[in-house]
Amino acid sequence: MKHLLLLGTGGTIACKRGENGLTPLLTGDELLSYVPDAKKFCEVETVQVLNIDSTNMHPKHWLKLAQVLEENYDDYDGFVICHGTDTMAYTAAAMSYLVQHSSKPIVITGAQKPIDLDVTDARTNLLDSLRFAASERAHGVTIVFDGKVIAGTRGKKERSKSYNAFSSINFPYLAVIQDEHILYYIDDKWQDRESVRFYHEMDSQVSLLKLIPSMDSSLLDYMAEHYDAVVIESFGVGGLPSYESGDFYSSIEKWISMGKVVVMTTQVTQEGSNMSVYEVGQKIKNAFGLIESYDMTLEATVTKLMWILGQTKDHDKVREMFYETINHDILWNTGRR
Ligand SMILES: NC(=O)C[C@H](N)C(=O)O
Repeated sequence: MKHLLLLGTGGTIACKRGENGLTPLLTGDELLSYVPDAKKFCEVETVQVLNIDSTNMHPKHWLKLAQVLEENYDDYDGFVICHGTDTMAYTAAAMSYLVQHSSKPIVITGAQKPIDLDVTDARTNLLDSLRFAASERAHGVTIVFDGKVIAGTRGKKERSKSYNAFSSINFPYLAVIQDEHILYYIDDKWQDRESVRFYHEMDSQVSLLKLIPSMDSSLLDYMAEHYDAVVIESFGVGGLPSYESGDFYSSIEKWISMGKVVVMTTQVTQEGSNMSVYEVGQKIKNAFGLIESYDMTLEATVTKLMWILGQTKDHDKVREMFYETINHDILWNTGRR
């Protein structure tokens, strides 16, 4: 029988209703008591790493989770992290970078409703996650939610209330779970022959600027004083305004001359960016050799930068690491550096 470790971090799945709304209070052991059927296929031990609403999730918590995984890695066959849904996609991406080449499954799950309600998605999600973590063909970091298995770098919370809250962006689901059956769409466990590797550094000085029409670049100048990297969420396939009041050209020049990192992405969720299409994108990208996210999610882009900048600040190395595919995070990178 598979031996699993459940890591409790809080989130709605572990919430109880109090005077000020839902608060995470249940422990991992209490969560397990709601899924007695799990005993049929796995033995589970628990560790309470945190008990927070995932709104409060921070890179220091990701490092802590990676540390707990590293300390326990040899003693278990798989891991299930119970987590709030709000920042789950960030945590799943962060864990994809902090724990690479894991032949053991590291499954992240949660729920839209607390596990102690009569009507809830929590019990199904937890049971599915344990089932997936106990399966022979599962590996690496994934999200299991509403019967879908999503690569850790491809998840996004697209619905704030419904049970089908998570989508896999620009990438197929890895598998679906229907009752006790797991149907694998991507079955690639045996392709990764490298040994598991844990990382211990992240740079949280990564910022995000979302463009709206009329915006000028003064915010970007301010951010340059305070951050090591900025992700700019532009429009469509990507570009930067060239109207007179918005001098993005000299703001980007400032970032680059300070040796800091600018990554271009798009605020359109599906299909990603391609800055070479329009003059508003191509000119500025070529002038400064800007890095571009292409088909990556914002969650993966942000956490990948935090992970890379924790290892190096060298611009060429940052670019090289950014375009390297990790846990299916980018497909558009070949020959486009
Ligand atoms: N459904 C949830 O888990 C939402 C909650 N606010 C959290 O992210 O912790």
